[in-house]
Amino acid sequence: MTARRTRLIVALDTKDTDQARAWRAQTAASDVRPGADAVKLGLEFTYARGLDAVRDVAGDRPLFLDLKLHDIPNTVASAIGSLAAMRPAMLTIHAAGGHAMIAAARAAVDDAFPVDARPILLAVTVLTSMDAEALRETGVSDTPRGQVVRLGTLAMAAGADGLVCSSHEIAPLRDRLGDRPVLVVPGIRPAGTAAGDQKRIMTPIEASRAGADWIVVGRPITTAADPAAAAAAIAAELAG
Ligand SMILES: O=c1ccn([C@@H]2O[C@H](COP(=O)(O)O)[C@@H](O)[C@H]2O)c(=O)[nH]1
Repeated sequence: MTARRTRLIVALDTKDTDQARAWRAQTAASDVRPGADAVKLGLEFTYARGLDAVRDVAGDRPLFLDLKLHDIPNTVASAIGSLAAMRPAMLTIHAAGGHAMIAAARAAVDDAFPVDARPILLAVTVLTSMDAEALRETGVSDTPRGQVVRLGTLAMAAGADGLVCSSHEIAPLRDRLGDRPVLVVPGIRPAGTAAGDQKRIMTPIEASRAGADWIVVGRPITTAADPAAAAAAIAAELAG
């Protein structure tokens, strides 16, 4: 496997702008300690505070805009056009939207963003909160791993730049698709932290060793007694 540096995205999951700003500042790298490489803002903050606040909170940090678009191709393409002013570094759609939706998203990214400011278009495969039983409830009898590889292959063929998956699917995705997909991996739990609603989890170092390009960490940092120290510990672990 190609050696890669795994980078840290901190998920600023809150409705409160001041709280999001505080976490952003606390988790940034400084002269004295390492920190997060990017910030995630998603559905919770965006619905509560709007896109202007997202842009404001992200500031000069690379923005993982995790809105998980999933609609008919025309609507997804138009929505992506509306996001151009956000200057995201990464943007998410759901792979389950199918080939036509993903291809429309690809075309919209290429149309709406200048070449040197195009976000990485990521397709969410199977949410890390789902296990085999949850997948069965949706009518999918395959394992999460089988379904992730199926949707990941579809998404990359339709024009996605990368995939959101759990650490457990990194190896089979690399076997099938090689180094090309950017793999962004939530469901990260440092030893001793609560899984909560996440089902397919690994520690930061395990995810890094498995080949994640980025890991996404929310509550293990934001609910820690000292979020700055929690982010720094993960970043230091990733740096080896
Ligand atoms: O499959 C997915 C896709 C996205 N997420 C997002 O990642 C973070 C994880 O937060 P934790 O608090 O560390 O569980 C969160 O913002 C999710 O929306 C995901 O968990 N799984």
